[in-house]
Amino acid sequence: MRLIIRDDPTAVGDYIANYITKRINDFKPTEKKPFVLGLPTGSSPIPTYKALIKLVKDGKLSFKNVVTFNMDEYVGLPQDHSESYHTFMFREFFSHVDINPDNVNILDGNVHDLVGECKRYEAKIKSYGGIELFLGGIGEDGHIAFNEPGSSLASRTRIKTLAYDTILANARFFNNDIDAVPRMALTVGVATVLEAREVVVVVTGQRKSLALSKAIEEGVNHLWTLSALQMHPWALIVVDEDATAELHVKTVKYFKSIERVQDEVEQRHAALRAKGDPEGNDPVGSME
Ligand SMILES: N[C@@H]1[C@@H](O)[C@H](O)[C@@H](COP(=O)(O)O)O[C@@H]1O
Repeated sequence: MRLIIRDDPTAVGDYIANYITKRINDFKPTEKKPFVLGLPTGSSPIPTYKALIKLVKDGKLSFKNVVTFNMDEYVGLPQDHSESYHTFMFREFFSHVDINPDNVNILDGNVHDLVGECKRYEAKIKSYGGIELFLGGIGEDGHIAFNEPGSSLASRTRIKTLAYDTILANARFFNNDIDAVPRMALTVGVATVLEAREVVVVVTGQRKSLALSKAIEEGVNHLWTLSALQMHPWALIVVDEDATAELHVKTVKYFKSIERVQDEVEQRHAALRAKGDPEGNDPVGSME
């Protein structure tokens, strides 16, 4: 696992947007072989979405051959409700980039057969050969997607009852009216996230710092579902300084030193590539 620390949420968003851009461009997606990207909602990924939109407007990135799968959606909230994740994704991101709306996949929390909807979603992810890169965010209780504390680490896409902490945290989007926050959601499972070939998680703000320390400094634990990332061979967490408040100084120093070495490895591979040496084609391969 790698942990990248940047000064503030804007710098975190820029880092992740550039990272995703490089991944998509290196992949050279086509209509037949699209890049499959998992996406989150929440306030934390907004700076990333803003930076990605700018990269598209500047002609450095295209979503033409990108297929997306969102992490989660509320159950029973009309799709056109201002706080549905459908509305959020089109308002904050999809409407501003060149993605084909047919390539956007978001769970439908308003169908009669919710279990069938979850199965259909998993099958559709598989039909594309799985997710290449899953971008995620976390809740204050360490949940990834809506995998609340106690979720099975082997869970797949399913219906989930929201924890009271999450309902309280999300009430800010519903005029602070706790009763207006949906009680249930559809969410990809922990195992669905872990199956992606690469996972990138954004964690910003002091209120996430306890969850971050539980997830990376303690063992794999279903009470802090982000900790399952420790089992993933290709995971990256990008955080701001505020989110490191609960980490040991030793942890922060360790990950900062890893980042420096990472830069050196990438430079060495770039030099090899410039010389036409095929060894240079896997710039981050030796870091996990
Ligand atoms: N289901 C979503 C999560 O996927 C998201 O990571 C979390 C964090 O939101 P924020 O970034 O606004 O703190 O909110 C919700 O609970």
